Amino acid sequence: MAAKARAEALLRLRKVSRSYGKRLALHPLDLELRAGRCTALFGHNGSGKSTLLRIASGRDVPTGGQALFAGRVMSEDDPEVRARVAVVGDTVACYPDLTVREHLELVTVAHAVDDAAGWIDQVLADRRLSDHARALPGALSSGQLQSLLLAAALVRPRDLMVLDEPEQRLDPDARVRLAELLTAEKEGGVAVLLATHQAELAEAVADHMIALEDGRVIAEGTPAAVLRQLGIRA
Ligand SMILES: Nc1ncnc2c1ncn2[C@@H]1O[C@H](COP(=O)(O)OP(=O)(O)OP(=O)(O)O)[C@@H](O)[C@H]1O
Repeated sequence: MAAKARAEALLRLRKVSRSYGKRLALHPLDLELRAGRCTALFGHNGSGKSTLLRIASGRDVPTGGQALFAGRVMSEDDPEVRARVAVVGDTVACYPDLTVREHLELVTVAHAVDDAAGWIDQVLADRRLSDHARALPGALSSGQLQSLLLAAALVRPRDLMVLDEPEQRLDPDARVRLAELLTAEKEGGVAVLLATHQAELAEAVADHMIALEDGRVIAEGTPAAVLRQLGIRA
């Protein structure tokens, strides 16, 4: 990747805010995210993490400020946004009559991935899903479903990965592999934005951390500095 492309912010949120009716769920906030960098959002339930992630992935429009992706106003209607932004949501949405492998095939067809079969095999193996490739979603554990969500983001092209509490439902071993995966994504030049409740995950992968409370930024900086400020680390 050209040095210039790395230097420019892929995602730029300028004074972005979100109200629901009269209630301001997200106060004006600035955020820039570059290729190969990770920002982690941290905060209690209802602090505004998912609201911010929806805006940062183009799935919602801010009621104030502007969200730009590659210099353009972000919208999920923009084919470039859909082609370059992979989202791992916090709810599991599956087709009950498609197998694990068929879900991944569907994603690769939608994103016109060439020679997808080998790549799907690799992602299934990495996410410990090979033995469940022919299983229907109803036969998977909650952790395996979460792994399928991750796998669906990994079989498609992406420059920005947005993840909402991806550690949910994963066992400790899978959480370690999640941290390794996100580190590898960064090394591959992907910009990563994640909401997490797990301080260890943020420490392992994030370059920058934003702590939210009631929709406001209460701390921002390196994970070490933010976690110290929050009293979570000495
Ligand atoms: N569609 C909506 N309509 C009204 N209020 C909403 C809506 N979506 C979110 N909110 C409110 O916005 C605030 C922030 O919610 P958000 O889902 O962003 O929190 P969160 O930090 O992701 O929480 P969690 O850790 O529980 O996922 C909450 O008070 C929530 O009730």
